[in-house]
Amino acid sequence: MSQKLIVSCQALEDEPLHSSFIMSKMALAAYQGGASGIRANSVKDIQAIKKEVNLPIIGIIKQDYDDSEVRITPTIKEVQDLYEEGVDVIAFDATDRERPNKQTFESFFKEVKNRFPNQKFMADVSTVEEAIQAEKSGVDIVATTLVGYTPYTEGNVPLETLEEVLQSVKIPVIAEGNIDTPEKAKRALELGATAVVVGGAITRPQIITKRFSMKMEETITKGEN
Ligand SMILES: CC(=O)N[C@H](C=O)[C@@H](O)[C@H](O)[C@H](O)COP(=O)(O)O
Repeated sequence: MSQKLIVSCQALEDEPLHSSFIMSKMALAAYQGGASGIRANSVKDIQAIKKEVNLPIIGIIKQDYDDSEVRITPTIKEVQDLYEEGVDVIAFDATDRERPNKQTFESFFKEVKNRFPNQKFMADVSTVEEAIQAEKSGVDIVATTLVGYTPYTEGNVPLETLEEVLQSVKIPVIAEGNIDTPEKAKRALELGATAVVVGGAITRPQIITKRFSMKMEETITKGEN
């Protein structure tokens, strides 16, 4: 079993596997394959997963607000819901973007830390600067989850940002986001990541299927079939 592999079991409403039951079975499959932690979205999914496996959980709540692009645990309300459910780590977007109600990350996290002083928190960032800011604010873990997902990091390579983050902060760093092969996961550990979160490459069959079909399409269009 890998002490360092965390599997993200998530399927949003518009995805074929959207179901807390299916996510709980994904978590069981991840456990059987050697995962040592689960990342999950929503209280319902977390409750179902807890019934199926006894692994540490990183919890998030994805919630859309009209006035912000931030959607991973954007406000204190989602933090409160996760806290009441009980998870080992609560993760949230810690990018430099404005949160709902025009809140900055700094003021959000100050409020969160005051309200839940004993909870562990993980900051999902997209740049080195955001990682440094998150560490200064007092988060416990930083993760490269949002590299490439903010307008100012489009096209950036997650493992490159990971390397820079590792050189810039002292708190544990988790590699997350587009780690889609075992080789990349291994590389992240070699660079010094504390753990690796893998999502789509394990738990989103529509993405796995697409990778096969696109690769095969290359041959077909070249007329090599
Ligand atoms: C950007 C965003 O919303 N990321 C989400 C964060 O929880 C999930 O949809 C990802 O699946 C997760 O981060 C793991 O990444 P990947 O699926 O690439 O291995």
